Amino acid sequence: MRIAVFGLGFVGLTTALGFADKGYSVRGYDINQERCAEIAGGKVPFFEPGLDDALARNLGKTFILADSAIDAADQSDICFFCVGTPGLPDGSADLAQLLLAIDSVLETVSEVCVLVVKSTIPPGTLNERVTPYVRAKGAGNPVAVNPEFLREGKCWDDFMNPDRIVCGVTDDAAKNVLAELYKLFGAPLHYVEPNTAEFIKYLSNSLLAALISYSNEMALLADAVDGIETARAFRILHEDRRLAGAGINTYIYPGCGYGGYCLPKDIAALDAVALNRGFTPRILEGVISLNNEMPELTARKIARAAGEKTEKIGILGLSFKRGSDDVRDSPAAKIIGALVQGGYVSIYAYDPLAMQEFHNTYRLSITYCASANEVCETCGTVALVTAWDEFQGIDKTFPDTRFVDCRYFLG
Ligand SMILES: NC(=O)c1ccc[n+]([C@@H]2O[C@H](COP(=O)([O-])OP(=O)(O)OC[C@H]3O[C@@H](n4cnc5c(N)ncnc54)[C@H](O)[C@@H]3O)[C@@H](O)[C@H]2O)c1
Ligand SMILES: O=c1ccn([C@@H]2O[C@H](COP(=O)(O)OP(=O)(O)O[C@H]3O[C@H](CO)[C@@H](O)[C@H](O)[C@H]3O)[C@@H](O)[C@H]2O)c(=O)[nH]1
Repeated sequence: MRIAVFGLGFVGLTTALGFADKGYSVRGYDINQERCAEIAGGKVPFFEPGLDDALARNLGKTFILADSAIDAADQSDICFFCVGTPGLPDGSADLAQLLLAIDSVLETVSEVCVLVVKSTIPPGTLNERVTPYVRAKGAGNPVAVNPEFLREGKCWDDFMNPDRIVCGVTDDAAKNVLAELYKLFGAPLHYVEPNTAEFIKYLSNSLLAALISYSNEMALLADAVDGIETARAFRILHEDRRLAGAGINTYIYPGCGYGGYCLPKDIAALDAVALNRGFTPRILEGVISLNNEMPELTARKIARAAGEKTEKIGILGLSFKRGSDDVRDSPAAKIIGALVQGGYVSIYAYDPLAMQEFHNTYRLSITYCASANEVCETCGTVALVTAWDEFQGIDKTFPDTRFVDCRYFLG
């Protein structure tokens, strides 16, 4: 089976290398030439454990970097579209990259080649937007949706050992090709209607976001009452035998709001789907509005600890979560923005992986430090914004520093 993958970001590169590692012949293409050149040179363009080794094993063998979309699509049996689906100003998903990527292959692929959307698309999108688009171009190819559930920082492990594989299909042609492809993964394989497949993806991400916003609301409530040890209370909650040992527990824990490329835009897109169809989702809207407030509320907490506007404020952690160098929609950027807005201009920051990317993305006038220790030596008030393991115990090393533990992580 010959596979083409379009978009070689977190999802696409992982998908391409995952299938290549299973022995399939994969051709990958990304519109970003710089990204392609890096990958062709054997370098993974972002931090993702396991991908470097997979690239070294497969590059030039089962994984070939194509020169063009046409080159990738030529003679392929299945095309995976893993391009971005960012949010539009009204929250709905922007399908421009996806439709462009599909367009770039329609004249090349044979009519039996299965077109599979792996990008996250809201319920209704395949049936109402993608398939009609393909048909309007005169192509009769089978079209399917196969949402991806991997997490950044764990892309390789999550892709190679999935909990479940969900395929939204409307015909046997797509079903048979996907069955053949995924039989090597040993995970439950579900064939459902495309709308259901798309919905399952959003069920998952909106549950995670709801747990985080619920936890943040409870922590804010606890702050309003004297004497509650919030972190301890949550850890004791986790001892409930219905929760104990479940990986989900880390989401049932407060912090400074959810971020990253997926949760914020996906929850907004699901809300937009509901509103466009005349249904107002009360819980989802609460989840979003609390999350939108979290950076400002967190900045106020830091400002209360710092006091004078001349105080030097340290920020530990800039990526959206530990174990990742991704800074897209990172709470750190919004918190720093709110602090600067509030008149705090002496800000010193450190992150073990994400400083360069953070600087390139946000261009904030802050001072980057070489280590967490340097931040703590320089600043009277230090906010822990991303829970990197190496920050554990830093409050003990600097007992005279005022720490604001935005992730309830220290101690
Ligand atoms: N990042 C995650 O953890 C994750 C997990 C599951 C699902 N998703 C979803 O998967 C999709 C991709 O996410 P990502 O994080 O991999 O994005 P990304 O930004 O890392 O990668 C997307 C890539 O697509 C490329 N691209 C855009 N248009 C193209 C075209 N016409 N042809 C070829 N390449 C093109 C871009 O240059 C970019 O490299 C999104 O819909 C996202 O919601 C992401
Ligand atoms: O234990 C955790 C893990 C994450 N977070 C926060 O939750 C947000 C999202 O984190 P995470 O879920 O690990 O991020 P992603 O890598 O973006 O993965 C999410 O989004 C992907 C894209 O849709 C899905 O595929 C994944 O299943 C889903 O977990 C971040 O702000 C984290 O700080 C926590 O508070 N506690």
